[in-house]
This record gives sequence, structure tokens and C-alpha cells, in this order.
Amino acid sequence: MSIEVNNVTKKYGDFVALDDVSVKIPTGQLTALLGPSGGGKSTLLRVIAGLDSADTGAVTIEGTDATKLPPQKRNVGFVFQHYAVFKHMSVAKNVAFGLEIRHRPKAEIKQRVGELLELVHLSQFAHRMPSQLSGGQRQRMALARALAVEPKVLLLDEPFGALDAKVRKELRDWLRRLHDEVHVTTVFVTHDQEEALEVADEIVVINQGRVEQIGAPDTLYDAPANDFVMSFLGDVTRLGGVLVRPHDVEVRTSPVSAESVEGTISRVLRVGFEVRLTVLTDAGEEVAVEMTRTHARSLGLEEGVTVWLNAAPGATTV
Ligand SMILES: Nc1ncnc2c1ncn2[C@@H]1O[C@H](COP(=O)(O)OP(=O)(O)OP(=O)(O)O)[C@@H](O)[C@H]1O
Repeated sequence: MSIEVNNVTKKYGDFVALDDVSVKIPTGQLTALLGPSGGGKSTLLRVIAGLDSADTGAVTIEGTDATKLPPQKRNVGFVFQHYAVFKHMSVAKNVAFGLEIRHRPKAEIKQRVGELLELVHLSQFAHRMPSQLSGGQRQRMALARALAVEPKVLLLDEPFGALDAKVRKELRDWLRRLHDEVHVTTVFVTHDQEEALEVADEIVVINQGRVEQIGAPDTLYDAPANDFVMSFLGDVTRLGGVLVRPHDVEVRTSPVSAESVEGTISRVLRVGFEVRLTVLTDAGEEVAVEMTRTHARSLGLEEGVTVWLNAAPGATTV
């Protein structure tokens, strides 16, 4: 195991930020720490980095007990959301910084910086100043700088947090490809479930200082351990008292079984290729349903139409 966090508790005054957290992160894996704001994700990352110390518990990195080691002795590279760039240094100098303070030979530094800039697709910007880069480019520069000293572990706190949706998506794809190339054990913090589902090999769901579930994206999505994980990883609605995903609600214009729930369509919203319906059931539940436009059209679904709802066979329910 590359990173092991065992029974870590961290308090700020009386407030418990991490409550007996244990996580194992295998070598070479890309892991997301996912959860709502204030849940403890950044605190856990900082404890792994050594920027914060645990009150109790232990952190092991690559078999070495790192609990008491200072950050610079842990062989981790980190990039935090409000990335610190050296504004007065060129992109190449920023990337070279970690190697220069380690007094590596000039020729080696030049070669390594060249390779890294190629890796993050910034070769043509080597001589620019950080202020002449876009947000996404600056973030890639920060990643190159963190990778320069060949850390065993890369820790990223909301690496794409401050960027717009399109750039986030590009960087997300890029991070996945980069990870496939260099295989450095990577842990990144995000509150964006789609980002975690798309990029990570494994997701650790953290809420109120506790680990709710750890698993591959598909496992968490298809077999959530509880209400919290189900609602955090994807949309949910309540049908007949159970949580179900809106696209797993089947709509018919006549009942198919004794379980069919009768209701009236109270709202129809068209978003791109899909249609989102709100159905008010006779029991007073407002059920959200998602389906394709074609399907909605073929059933003649409009506001005011009476329908019967069932959870699709095999649907995930909690
Ligand atoms: N230095 C500190 N002093 C006191 N409380 C703190 C400190 N750092 C964090 N906390 C509290 O610990 C809790 C967890 O914070 P943390 O930053 O780990 O959450 P997070 O899951 O990363 O949230 P976000 O997504 O908003 O960054 C929060 O309630 C926060 O207010």
C-alpha cells in the first residue's frame, strides 16, 4: 500500500474535523476525496501532506511511518487551489525551482524542464510569465512544478476549482491521460461528483469528518452504502418512500402492476436531448423523472396527463 491513513482524528478546538478516518490508497492509483464543503477533505489531504498533524492515528507513505515527518521529508508534491506561483519568474523557471534548490546539474534541469513542459503541453510558453497564461495553463504549470522533483505521491486540492466548466473538463481529461502516462500515486480533492466519477480509479466519500464509503466509481454509483452516498453521487428522487435515480423511474400511461404509483404530470422541462418531468403522486410525493425527448413524445407526456410510475427493474434504490 502506498498511502495508509490509520484511525486519524483531528480536532480544531472542540470541532472534530476528522473522526477516526482510515483509508488505504494503493501505489499508482488516482484517488478522489469527494464530499460536501466542510466535510474534512482538505484536512485529510493536509494531514497526508504533513501540513497539518493528526491528533491521534498514523500516516504511512510507501511503507515509511510519516506521522511525525515534516512535509519536505515525505516525498510528496502538492498543488493547492490558490496555487502559489512565483510571479516574477518565467514558466520554465517556476518548473525548475524545486530542482534548482536541490542543486541539480544545469543540463539535467534543462532537460527535465523541457520534458515536463511537453508533458503539460506548455512548451511554447516556457519563456512567458505566469500572468500571461490562462487559468488552466497556470494550473498545468503548477502540476509540472509539483512533478519536477519526482514525488512518489501527488496531492491536489481542488486542482480545477477556480476554473470555468469547459476548462475544468479539458483539464480533467488531461489529468486522467497524464496519470495514465506517469502513474504517480495521486490524491485529489473535489466536491464535484461528476469530476470524481469521470477521473478517479477509486473514490473516498467524506462527510462530517467521517468516511461514508470507499470504492470504484461504478460501485459507489450502483451500490451506494447509504442515503448520503446515493444522493451525493448523482440525482435522486423519492418514489413510494425509497430513493431512486430519476432516469430509473419508468413512466406509463396505464398501471402495469400493483406497485405502480399513480400521479399527474405537473411540470415538463426540456433540456437538450432530455426531458425532466415532475409528477405529483396521489400520495402527495413530487417525483422527478428523466427520459429522452423521443420517449416522452412517444408517450404523449404533457402537463396534466395522468401517469403510473415504477422503479425500473434492477434500479439502484436505497
Ligand atoms: N485551521 C482551522 N481552524 C478551525 N477549523 C478549521 C480549520 N481548518 C478547517 N477547519 C474546519 O474543519 C472542517 C473541515 O474543513 P476542510 O477544509 O477539511 O473541509 P473540506 O471538506 O475540504 O471543505 P471545502 O470543500 O469547503 O474545502 C470545516 O468545518 C472547517 O471549518
